[in-house]
Amino acid sequence: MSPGDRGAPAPGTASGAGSVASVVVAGAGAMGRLFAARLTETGTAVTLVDVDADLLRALSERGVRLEDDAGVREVPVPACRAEDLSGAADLYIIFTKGMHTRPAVASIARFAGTGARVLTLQNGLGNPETIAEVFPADRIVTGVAALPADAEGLTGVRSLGGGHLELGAFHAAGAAAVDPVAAVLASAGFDARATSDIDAAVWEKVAFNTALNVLAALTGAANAGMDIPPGRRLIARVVDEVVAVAHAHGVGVDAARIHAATQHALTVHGEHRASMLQDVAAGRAAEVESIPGAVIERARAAGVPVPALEALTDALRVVVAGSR
Ligand SMILES: NC(=O)C1=CN([C@@H]2O[C@H](COP(=O)(O)OP(=O)(O)OC[C@H]3O[C@@H](n4cnc5c(N)ncnc54)[C@H](OP(=O)(O)O)[C@@H]3O)[C@@H](O)[C@H]2O)C=CC1
Ligand SMILES: CC(C)(CO)C(=O)C(=O)O
Repeated sequence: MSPGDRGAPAPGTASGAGSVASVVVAGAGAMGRLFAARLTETGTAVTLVDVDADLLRALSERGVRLEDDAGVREVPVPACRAEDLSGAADLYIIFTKGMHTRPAVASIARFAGTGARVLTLQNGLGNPETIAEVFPADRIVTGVAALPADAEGLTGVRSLGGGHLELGAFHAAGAAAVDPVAAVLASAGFDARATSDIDAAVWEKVAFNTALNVLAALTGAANAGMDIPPGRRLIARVVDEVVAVAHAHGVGVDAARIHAATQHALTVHGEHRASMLQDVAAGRAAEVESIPGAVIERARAAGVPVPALEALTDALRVVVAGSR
């Protein structure tokens, strides 16, 4: 599907341009806390939304405890349930896990007609399509976050080692929505870049996550623990399989760049535990079907064999079924 063919743009409303002064972040986990705290620190009006009453109470009392390369601080951020939001924001950022995208978007559906933009930097495939079931396609900005965030206790997040964000329009008519979103993220200290080939960026990240997160979740290893010959062999094999699937779907991913990114994560983000590992270890639902499962589905549709990925994903499904 080409970007010109993705759902309906908003009929006769403004272009989506215009600066971003207010943000709602849906999903107050590791990434939601990081983005909400950084945006708040630099003067954007942010509200965190979640479904967990204890978490919302703790965030309202203590704010977010942010640890990044600049140090540790407490950042006060208003937090509430979606039904208690009053007034529309300029931007909604969806930072739930992929299996919670649909209910999270449904909970803010009453803002779909306000001209607000929606950003997803979630891992996996299918999140912008789910958002487009509710919000106009030309208001959706999609992309990837190549940086680590680990939840610490109830209100904390640790993100060390930096990284970058790549953003692009989900719909060809939505290009004007991208720059204001990139600008507000850049003002909060994120290395946010707009890219013209967002499909390649998303698939490169999916290849990266499929290879790293599945092995991490299966083995319990932090990134550095996988940096041994059998770990590197399995990761490289899965990356090559996902690259073949992307190419079969006409997406021009760069295999060498993905191999370099996985090796960079194993070394520079060595102490990070992939988000899928954090979920499986805590007995929470993991993004099995929206990351490796989604790639397998597209591999089958294109007739591309992905034997290593299928075997690892089935092993992971067994682990997940046993841990819940
Ligand atoms: N952590 C990382 O390093 C990175 C993560 N990502 C991606 O970013 C996304 C978010 O990841 P992460 O922050 O780690 O996830 P977390 O699980 O830490 O946070 C997600 C939060 O969303 C909450 N939630 C669930 N359903 C809803 C809902 N309907 N409305 C509002 N909130 C809801 C969850 O509550 P509950 O726990 O009760 O379900 C949880 O508090 C994922 O797609 C992930 O793959 C991308 C790059 C790096
Ligand atoms: C942090 C990163 C980039 C993997 O190292 C990630 O995407 C994840 O943990 O899900």
